[in-house]
Amino acid sequence: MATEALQQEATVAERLRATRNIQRVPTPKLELFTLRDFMPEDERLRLMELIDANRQPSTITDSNGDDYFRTSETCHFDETDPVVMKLEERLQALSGIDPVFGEPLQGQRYEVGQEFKAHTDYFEPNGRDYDANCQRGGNRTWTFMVYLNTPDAGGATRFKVANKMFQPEAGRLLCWNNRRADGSPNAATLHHAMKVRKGLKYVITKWYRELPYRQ
Ligand SMILES: O=C(O)CCC(=O)C(=O)O
Ligand SMILES: [Fe+2]
Repeated sequence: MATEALQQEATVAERLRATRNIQRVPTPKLELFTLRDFMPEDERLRLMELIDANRQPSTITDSNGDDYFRTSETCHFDETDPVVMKLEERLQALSGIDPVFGEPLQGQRYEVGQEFKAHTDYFEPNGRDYDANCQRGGNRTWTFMVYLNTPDAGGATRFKVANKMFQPEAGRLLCWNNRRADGSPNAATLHHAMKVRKGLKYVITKWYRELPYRQ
């Protein structure tokens, strides 16, 4: 495992711990942080417009045969859009992670009844697509996500192992380290984007890799 990547992670957690108003979820099982008011309303509204205009059914790696495992829609943002570039800058200022490690920013949209069942963001070492996925920059390291709106009901993000549930709240960021201190995948990052019950739910997701990401 790349030493570079482990250093990257140690620095990220240190930097997050030193961030004003950030909260770390008090569990020894994983590094999970939350920060309110990460993005202003005008930027969130613009991103939701972009998602509405350019979305397609979400996909999953290593399909388990359950066609209802992830029922949301995904938007692959245009990286040259000013609001997307602004968000990338905000994320870099927070995490300190060099953007070369980042996958392109995505938006996710959930209608009533849509969800992403319990999963981990890292690629399963025994998974069928593991080699192909890792060829693009190794496994995933950190996840950053932001709720762009507050759905009328439902849509919580539930970390079952850590026994922590987040109700979506416009502008709130969640971020976590997908790996343990030794660099191995941390199964305690298991999380479930629960069904929206009323209204719509919009989030952005940003994943980082061990090595520079190649499209
Ligand atoms: O929408 C959420 O609450 C979580 C999304 C998620 O876990 C993902 O896209 O990997
Ligand atoms: Fe996820």
